[in-house]
Amino acid sequence: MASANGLVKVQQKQPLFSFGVISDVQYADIPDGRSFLGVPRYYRHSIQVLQRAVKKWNDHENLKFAINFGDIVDGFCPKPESLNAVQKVVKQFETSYCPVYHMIGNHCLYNLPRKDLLPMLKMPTANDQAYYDFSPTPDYRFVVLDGYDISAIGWPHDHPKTMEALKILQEKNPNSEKNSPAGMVAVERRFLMFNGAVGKEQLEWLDKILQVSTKHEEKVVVCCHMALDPGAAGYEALCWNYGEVMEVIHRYKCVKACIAGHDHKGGHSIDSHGVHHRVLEAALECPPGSDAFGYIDAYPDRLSLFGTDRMASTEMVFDL
Ligand SMILES: Nc1ccn([C@@H]2O[C@H](COP(=O)(O)O)[C@@H](O)[C@H]2O)c(=O)n1
Ligand SMILES: O=P(O)(O)OC[C@H](O)CO
Repeated sequence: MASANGLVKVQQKQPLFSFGVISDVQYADIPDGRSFLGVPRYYRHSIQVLQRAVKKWNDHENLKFAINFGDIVDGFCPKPESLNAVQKVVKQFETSYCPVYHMIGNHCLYNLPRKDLLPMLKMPTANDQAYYDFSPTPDYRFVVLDGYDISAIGWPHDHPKTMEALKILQEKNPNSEKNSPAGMVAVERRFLMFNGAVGKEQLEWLDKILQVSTKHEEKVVVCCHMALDPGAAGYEALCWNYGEVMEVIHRYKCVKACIAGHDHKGGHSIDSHGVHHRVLEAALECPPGSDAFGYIDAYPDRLSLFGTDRMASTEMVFDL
């Protein structure tokens, strides 16, 4: 590649590290079905997609870790089978040679309460929290957000966070069925029961992480089950307080990409501050024999996603 001064700029060929990605496996031992909007869902096949993902990651031989973007078991899984189903999917993830980092999705919480789910997902958290960060190399940091911190699902019914979430839904969603966005306009359509928000404490924690990352000149990738930019996903798949989260992120220049799941068709946008938003295509919606997973090569100036089949490949180049 030629540069303005006539010198040839050699693009770094070897990534700093690589990591696997998959989202919305939503496994259940039930017949194929459809989403509320009629999109086919292959509940039994999705664990085969995961199986092939792990094989591909293992064959790669050089992945430092993998990230699962949430929703490992579908809400239609019969409740007496939830524990077994979650264990079965976790066990499949555990066939990966590299460590796998998980995050919470709404479907995970339809199946198991947080107190049962978190230990099974072995999140590297100090307490009951489901948000954490890790740094695979001195150049990069990953922040995993808990978008269901304030949520009407997953907490005990009388928990203050359940109350706070129900209050938000009551104020923002006029429908008696709180999963319905009927009559709601544009980004207001995100105020649905299957979404949630990042709480105040978590926002303060995020701010501190980004402060330190800036000081250490780390590039940060933010991971969340729900999308954080309306350009990358349907309005219904946005985190309730995506604006507050992005306000914190935009205070700093270290966040280069936000990666999410939840909106099964996938998407990509670059926001007004140059942050990439990549929503990953769902494993659940792969017709038998097809796949949706990938791996990302991380470079000093870009993230290159290599998707398989229904997961699109994306080059995410950023300013330093
Ligand atoms: N009562 C409802 C429930 C859902 N929707 C819309 O369907 C989509 C999500 O449903 P899934 O089957 O994919 O979980 C989403 O677009 C909702 O807004 C609805 O309109 N009414
Ligand atoms: O995976 P679900 O069933 O929570 O669906 C999420 C919606 O598609 C978001 O718009």
